[in-house]
Amino acid sequence: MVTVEEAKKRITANAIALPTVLKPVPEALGYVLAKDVLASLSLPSFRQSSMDGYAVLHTDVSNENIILPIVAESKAGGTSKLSLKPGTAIRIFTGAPVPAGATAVIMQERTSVENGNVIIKEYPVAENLNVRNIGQQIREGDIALAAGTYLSAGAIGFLTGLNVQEVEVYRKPKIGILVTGDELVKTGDALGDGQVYESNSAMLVAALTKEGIHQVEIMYAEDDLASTISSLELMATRNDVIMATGGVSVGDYDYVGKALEAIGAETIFYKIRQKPGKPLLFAKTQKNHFYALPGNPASSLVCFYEYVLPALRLMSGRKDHFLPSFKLPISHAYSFNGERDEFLKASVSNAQVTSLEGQESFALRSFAVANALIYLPVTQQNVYAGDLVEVHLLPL
Ligand SMILES: Nc1nc2c(c(=O)[nH]1)N[C@H]1C(S)=C(S)[C@@H](COP(=O)(O)OP(=O)(O)OC[C@H]3O[C@@H](n4cnc5c(N)ncnc54)[C@H](O)[C@@H]3O)O[C@H]1N2
Ligand code: MOO
Repeated sequence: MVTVEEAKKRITANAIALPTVLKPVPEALGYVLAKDVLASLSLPSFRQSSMDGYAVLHTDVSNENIILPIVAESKAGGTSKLSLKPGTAIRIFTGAPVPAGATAVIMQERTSVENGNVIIKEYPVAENLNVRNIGQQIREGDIALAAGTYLSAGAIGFLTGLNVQEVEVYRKPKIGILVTGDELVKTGDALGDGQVYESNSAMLVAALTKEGIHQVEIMYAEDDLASTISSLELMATRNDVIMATGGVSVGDYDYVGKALEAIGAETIFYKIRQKPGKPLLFAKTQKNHFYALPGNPASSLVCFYEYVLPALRLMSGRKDHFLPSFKLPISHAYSFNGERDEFLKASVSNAQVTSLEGQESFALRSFAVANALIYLPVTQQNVYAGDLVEVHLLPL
């Protein structure tokens, strides 16, 4: 049995980034850059107006209510060849090229127009007012995004604006899910005596989908050693990571640990001093990582979020691999006994956190509406309303 801290250390030490692949930028959301991307152009690439208004020479506005004749127009997509003569104004729109010779744009609301002249109500006018300069955002040749950057929607937009069409990113892991448990029935089938609907695979696939991991294979093993071994072996040939659910405890029909031993996997840890999710087993061979998740659905999902997801993120090149964590005041008193740290399904709102009804490891009802986990180490077994507790935000 290891501590939560030790288990996390061993996860971090063992998960390394997978090889890289090339991805078209529109498909690269959620991937991590494996190489710096350099800007092949400056942004903006020409001087742009940031307002609808009038381009002027700022020194022409030497007083309140200066009047200038409007001599031309510059619109977005129009030519950048216009030039402004001192003592005149050019009508201009947001995103349009600022004519050569113009040093400021006066926003329309600070002007009025009479007989083809603009009356400027802004004074004084600073040089470059409402002008976006060439390279103000990024200059040609600079690093646009550094290796290690997680590609968010903002990053996809930024790269596309720089005409980057393909990026080198870390590949995401291929996952096999091995479902064990002879009591399990597929949804839609009738429930027999002592049977339950199999829900862990759907839950784990959903959590993987949320992470942008789509190469997932599901297999079902009977509760016997031979079937568990052959399923694990087969899945290991086609996947990077195998998650088993169920059969990891000490019961007579719990074969996952024995099967992993039989295929020669090295155990990195078995059992964590925590509730729920104590019997998590992490093992590896040269090619594969194996996570034997406890069958209890809430235990399985806590282990996924706290240990497996961070490992998958590290394999995908992410550095911010653990769930975002911060301290918040708890809205109520809570206490527990025993020697295991606790993870509580919880709800964060209005800058405080509340643990939800139904914390048992078989119960997903609380998880279904949780947006966070509270982590209470055994050193914090009695908390009172207002005490700060560690909160891990779930990816929703
Ligand atoms: N003598 C002991 N018994 C148990 C211990 C222990 O230390 N000593 N640990 C308990 C803890 S803690 C947990 S957690 C569970 C883990 O058990 P297993 O991983 O072997 O899981 P199963 O026994 O196969 O199943 C547990 C429970 O979850 C249901 N289940 C399993 N798979 C699914 C699925 N895919 N979809 C929905 N529900 C599933 C299963 O029917 C059981 O009710 O062991 C304790 N026992
Ligand atoms: O770890 Mo078990 O999940 O405590 O029920």
